[in-house]
Amino acid sequence: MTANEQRRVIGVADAAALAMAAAERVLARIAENSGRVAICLTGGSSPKQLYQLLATETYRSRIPWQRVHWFIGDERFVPADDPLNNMGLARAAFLDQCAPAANIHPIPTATADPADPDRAASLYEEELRSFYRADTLDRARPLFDLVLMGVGPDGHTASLFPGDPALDETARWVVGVPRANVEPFVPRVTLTLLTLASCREMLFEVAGWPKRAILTRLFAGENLPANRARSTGETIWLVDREALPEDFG
Ligand SMILES: O=C1O[C@H](COP(=O)(O)O)[C@@H](O)[C@H](O)[C@H]1O
Repeated sequence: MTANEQRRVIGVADAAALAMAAAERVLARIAENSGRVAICLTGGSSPKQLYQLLATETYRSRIPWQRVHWFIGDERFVPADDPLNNMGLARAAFLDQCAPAANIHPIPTATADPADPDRAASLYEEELRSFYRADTLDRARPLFDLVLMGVGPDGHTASLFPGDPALDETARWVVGVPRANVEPFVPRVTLTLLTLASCREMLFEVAGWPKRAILTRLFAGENLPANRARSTGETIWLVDREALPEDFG
Protein backbone atom coordinates (compact mmCIF):
# COMPACT_ATOMS: atom_id res chain seq x y z
CA MET A 1 0.00 0.00 0.00
CA THR A 2 1.42 3.43 -0.91
CA ALA A 3 1.36 6.41 1.39
CA ASN A 4 -1.35 8.06 -0.71
CA GLU A 5 -3.68 5.07 -0.39
CA GLN A 6 -3.65 5.42 3.35
CA ARG A 7 -4.90 8.98 3.39
CA ARG A 8 -7.83 10.83 1.94
CA VAL A 9 -7.12 14.18 0.30
CA ILE A 10 -9.99 16.66 0.17
CA GLY A 11 -9.44 19.73 -2.01
CA VAL A 12 -11.12 23.03 -1.13
CA ALA A 13 -11.11 26.44 -2.80
CA ASP A 14 -9.13 28.56 -0.38
CA ALA A 15 -8.07 29.11 3.22
CA ALA A 16 -11.52 30.35 4.27
CA ALA A 17 -13.23 27.26 2.81
CA LEU A 18 -10.61 25.10 4.46
CA ALA A 19 -11.32 26.58 7.89
CA MET A 20 -15.07 25.98 7.41
CA ALA A 21 -14.54 22.39 6.25
CA ALA A 22 -12.27 21.76 9.25
CA ALA A 23 -14.81 23.31 11.65
CA GLU A 24 -17.52 21.01 10.29
CA ARG A 25 -15.24 18.01 10.88
CA VAL A 26 -14.62 19.16 14.46
CA LEU A 27 -18.39 19.31 15.02
CA ALA A 28 -18.96 15.93 13.38
CA ARG A 29 -16.36 14.20 15.56
CA ILE A 30 -17.81 15.79 18.70
CA ALA A 31 -21.33 14.68 17.69
CA GLU A 32 -20.17 11.07 17.34
CA ASN A 33 -19.14 10.86 20.99
CA SER A 34 -21.82 11.40 23.63
CA GLY A 35 -19.27 11.27 26.46
CA ARG A 36 -15.99 13.04 27.16
CA VAL A 37 -14.42 14.27 23.92
CA ALA A 38 -10.65 14.79 23.48
CA ILE A 39 -9.30 17.00 20.70
CA CYS A 40 -5.60 17.49 20.10
CA LEU A 41 -4.91 20.89 18.54
CA THR A 42 -1.99 21.87 16.37
CA GLY A 43 0.26 24.92 16.37
CA GLY A 44 1.78 27.14 13.74
CA SER A 45 -0.16 29.61 11.65
CA SER A 46 -2.33 27.20 9.61
CA PRO A 47 -5.10 26.57 12.19
CA LYS A 48 -5.66 30.23 13.13
CA GLN A 49 -8.71 30.76 10.90
CA LEU A 50 -10.30 27.55 12.13
CA TYR A 51 -9.76 28.56 15.75
CA GLN A 52 -11.28 32.00 15.15
CA LEU A 53 -14.25 30.39 13.42
CA LEU A 54 -14.93 28.11 16.41
CA ALA A 55 -15.35 31.23 18.57
CA THR A 56 -18.06 32.68 16.30
CA GLU A 57 -21.67 32.24 17.42
CA THR A 58 -22.42 29.84 14.55
CA TYR A 59 -19.96 27.28 15.86
CA ARG A 60 -19.71 28.26 19.50
CA SER A 61 -23.39 27.51 20.06
CA ARG A 62 -23.02 24.03 18.53
CA ILE A 63 -20.15 22.84 20.75
CA PRO A 64 -20.92 21.18 24.13
CA TRP A 65 -17.97 22.92 25.79
CA GLN A 66 -18.38 21.25 29.18
CA ARG A 67 -17.51 17.83 27.81
CA VAL A 68 -14.81 18.69 25.26
CA HIS A 69 -11.15 18.62 26.35
CA TRP A 70 -8.47 20.42 24.35
CA PHE A 71 -4.86 19.20 24.17
CA ILE A 72 -1.95 20.33 21.99
CA GLY A 73 0.28 18.17 19.78
CA ASP A 74 3.48 20.13 20.34
CA GLU A 75 4.77 23.21 22.09
CA ARG A 76 7.67 25.60 21.81
CA PHE A 77 9.70 26.86 24.78
CA VAL A 78 8.51 30.44 24.55
CA PRO A 79 6.48 32.32 27.20
CA ALA A 80 2.77 31.43 27.36
CA ASP A 81 1.79 34.87 26.02
CA ASP A 82 4.33 34.85 23.15
CA PRO A 83 2.57 34.82 19.74
CA LEU A 84 4.68 31.77 18.87
CA ASN A 85 3.24 29.75 21.75
CA ASN A 86 1.05 27.10 20.12
CA MET A 87 -1.52 26.72 22.90
CA GLY A 88 -1.34 30.50 23.41
CA LEU A 89 -2.62 31.02 19.86
CA ALA A 90 -5.53 28.62 20.43
CA ARG A 91 -6.34 30.23 23.79
CA ALA A 92 -6.39 33.73 22.35
CA ALA A 93 -8.41 32.70 19.29
CA PHE A 94 -11.13 30.69 21.01
CA LEU A 95 -10.37 28.61 24.10
CA ASP A 96 -10.19 31.37 26.69
CA GLN A 97 -13.55 32.75 25.53
CA CYS A 98 -15.35 29.43 25.17
CA ALA A 99 -13.87 26.47 27.07
CA PRO A 100 -13.86 25.81 30.83
CA ALA A 101 -10.32 26.36 32.13
CA ALA A 102 -10.21 22.78 33.47
CA ASN A 103 -10.74 21.45 29.94
CA ILE A 104 -7.68 23.21 28.49
CA HIS A 105 -4.55 21.04 28.71
CA PRO A 106 -1.40 22.99 27.75
CA ILE A 107 2.07 21.41 27.67
CA PRO A 108 3.79 22.92 30.75
CA THR A 109 6.63 24.71 28.99
CA ALA A 110 5.96 27.95 30.85
CA THR A 111 6.20 26.44 34.34
CA ALA A 112 8.81 23.73 33.71
CA ASP A 113 12.54 24.46 33.74
CA PRO A 114 13.18 26.02 30.30
CA ALA A 115 16.37 24.00 29.97
CA ASP A 116 14.53 20.74 30.44
CA PRO A 117 12.10 19.85 27.65
CA ASP A 118 12.22 16.21 28.80
CA ARG A 119 10.76 17.19 32.17
CA ALA A 120 7.89 19.06 30.51
CA ALA A 121 7.36 16.07 28.22
CA SER A 122 7.15 13.69 31.22
CA LEU A 123 4.63 15.92 32.96
CA TYR A 124 2.42 16.04 29.88
CA GLU A 125 2.74 12.31 29.35
CA GLU A 126 1.51 11.79 32.92
CA GLU A 127 -1.40 14.11 32.24
CA LEU A 128 -2.35 12.22 29.09
CA ARG A 129 -2.10 8.82 30.77
CA SER A 130 -4.23 10.02 33.65
CA PHE A 131 -6.86 11.44 31.25
CA TYR A 132 -6.84 8.15 29.30
CA ARG A 133 -6.95 6.15 32.55
CA ALA A 134 -4.41 3.59 31.28
CA ASP A 135 -0.70 3.31 30.56
CA THR A 136 -1.04 1.48 27.27
CA LEU A 137 -2.80 2.80 24.22
CA ASP A 138 -5.47 0.42 22.99
CA ARG A 139 -6.28 0.54 19.25
CA ALA A 140 -9.93 -0.15 20.07
CA ARG A 141 -10.13 2.88 22.39
CA PRO A 142 -8.32 5.85 20.84
CA LEU A 143 -6.93 8.56 23.12
CA PHE A 144 -8.24 11.38 20.93
CA ASP A 145 -11.43 11.82 18.94
CA LEU A 146 -9.62 14.20 16.62
CA VAL A 147 -5.99 15.21 16.09
CA LEU A 148 -5.33 18.36 14.06
CA MET A 149 -2.02 18.55 12.22
CA GLY A 150 -0.01 20.96 10.09
CA VAL A 151 3.04 20.53 7.91
CA GLY A 152 6.19 22.65 7.82
CA PRO A 153 8.29 23.48 4.73
CA ASP A 154 10.74 20.67 5.57
CA GLY A 155 7.98 18.07 6.01
CA HIS A 156 7.93 18.25 9.80
CA THR A 157 4.66 17.84 11.63
CA ALA A 158 3.99 18.64 15.28
CA SER A 159 7.66 19.06 16.42
CA LEU A 160 8.79 15.87 14.70
CA PHE A 161 11.61 16.93 12.37
CA PRO A 162 13.25 14.97 9.53
CA GLY A 163 16.00 12.71 10.85
CA ASP A 164 15.14 13.27 14.52
CA PRO A 165 15.32 10.15 16.76
CA ALA A 166 11.94 11.21 18.23
CA LEU A 167 10.38 9.78 15.06
CA ASP A 168 11.36 6.25 16.09
CA GLU A 169 10.15 6.52 19.68
CA THR A 170 7.82 3.64 20.44
CA ALA A 171 7.52 3.75 24.24
CA ARG A 172 7.21 7.41 25.25
CA TRP A 173 3.96 9.26 24.56
CA VAL A 174 5.62 12.68 24.67
CA VAL A 175 9.28 13.64 24.17
CA GLY A 176 11.49 16.70 24.51
CA VAL A 177 13.14 18.07 21.37
CA PRO A 178 16.32 19.95 22.37
CA ARG A 179 16.49 22.10 19.21
CA ALA A 180 14.13 22.68 16.29
CA ASN A 181 15.32 22.64 12.65
CA VAL A 182 13.09 25.56 11.75
CA GLU A 183 12.08 28.84 13.34
CA PRO A 184 11.59 29.44 16.15
CA PHE A 185 14.86 27.65 16.97
CA VAL A 186 13.87 26.90 20.55
CA PRO A 187 13.55 23.61 22.43
CA ARG A 188 10.19 21.96 21.99
CA VAL A 189 7.99 19.20 23.32
CA THR A 190 6.06 16.92 21.01
CA LEU A 191 3.66 14.03 21.13
CA THR A 192 5.19 11.00 19.41
CA LEU A 193 3.80 9.33 16.28
CA LEU A 194 2.33 6.53 18.38
CA THR A 195 0.38 8.99 20.55
CA LEU A 196 -0.79 11.16 17.67
CA ALA A 197 -1.94 8.02 15.83
CA SER A 198 -4.28 7.08 18.67
CA CYS A 199 -7.30 8.94 17.31
CA ARG A 200 -10.50 8.39 15.38
CA GLU A 201 -9.44 11.03 12.87
CA MET A 202 -6.20 12.85 12.06
CA LEU A 203 -6.88 16.02 10.09
CA PHE A 204 -4.12 17.93 8.30
CA GLU A 205 -4.85 21.50 7.25
CA VAL A 206 -2.65 22.82 4.44
CA ALA A 207 -3.23 26.12 2.62
CA GLY A 208 -1.33 28.58 0.45
CA TRP A 209 1.18 28.36 -2.41
CA PRO A 210 4.27 28.19 -0.12
CA LYS A 211 3.08 24.69 0.90
CA ARG A 212 2.83 23.34 -2.63
CA ALA A 213 6.52 22.33 -2.90
CA ILE A 214 6.47 20.23 0.27
CA LEU A 215 3.08 18.71 -0.60
CA THR A 216 4.48 17.64 -3.99
CA ARG A 217 7.28 15.79 -2.18
CA LEU A 218 4.92 14.31 0.40
CA PHE A 219 2.34 13.12 -2.10
CA ALA A 220 5.17 11.54 -4.13
CA GLY A 221 5.70 9.38 -1.06
CA GLU A 222 8.95 10.83 0.32
CA ASN A 223 9.88 9.50 3.74
CA LEU A 224 9.23 12.64 5.79
CA PRO A 225 7.63 13.02 9.23
CA ALA A 226 4.29 14.25 7.88
CA ASN A 227 4.07 11.12 5.76
CA ARG A 228 4.71 8.91 8.76
CA ALA A 229 1.90 10.46 10.78
CA ARG A 230 -1.14 8.25 10.38
CA SER A 231 -4.26 7.72 12.45
CA THR A 232 -5.29 4.26 13.51
CA GLY A 233 -8.68 5.52 12.25
CA GLU A 234 -9.02 7.96 9.36
CA THR A 235 -6.29 10.25 8.04
CA ILE A 236 -7.58 13.23 6.06
CA TRP A 237 -5.67 16.03 4.35
CA LEU A 238 -7.68 19.21 3.72
CA VAL A 239 -5.77 21.14 1.08
CA ASP A 240 -6.64 24.38 -0.67
CA ARG A 241 -6.20 25.01 -4.41
CA GLU A 242 -2.98 27.02 -3.99
CA ALA A 243 -1.27 24.28 -2.01
CA LEU A 244 -2.50 21.29 -4.03
CA PRO A 245 0.19 19.86 -6.36
CA GLU A 246 -0.71 20.31 -10.04
CA ASP A 247 -0.88 16.62 -10.90
CA PHE A 248 -3.27 16.06 -8.01
CA GLY A 249 -6.38 17.42 -9.59
O1 LIG B 1 6.55 24.52 14.18
C1 LIG B 1 5.43 24.14 13.87
O2 LIG B 1 5.10 24.04 12.56
C2 LIG B 1 4.03 23.23 12.07
C3 LIG B 1 3.56 23.88 10.76
O3 LIG B 1 3.21 25.22 11.05
P1 LIG B 1 2.58 26.24 10.01
O4 LIG B 1 2.87 27.60 10.59
O5 LIG B 1 3.28 26.04 8.71
O6 LIG B 1 1.13 25.97 9.95
C4 LIG B 1 2.91 23.09 13.09
O7 LIG B 1 2.01 22.10 12.66
C5 LIG B 1 3.48 22.78 14.47
O8 LIG B 1 2.44 22.63 15.42
C6 LIG B 1 4.39 23.92 14.88
O9 LIG B 1 4.93 23.77 16.18
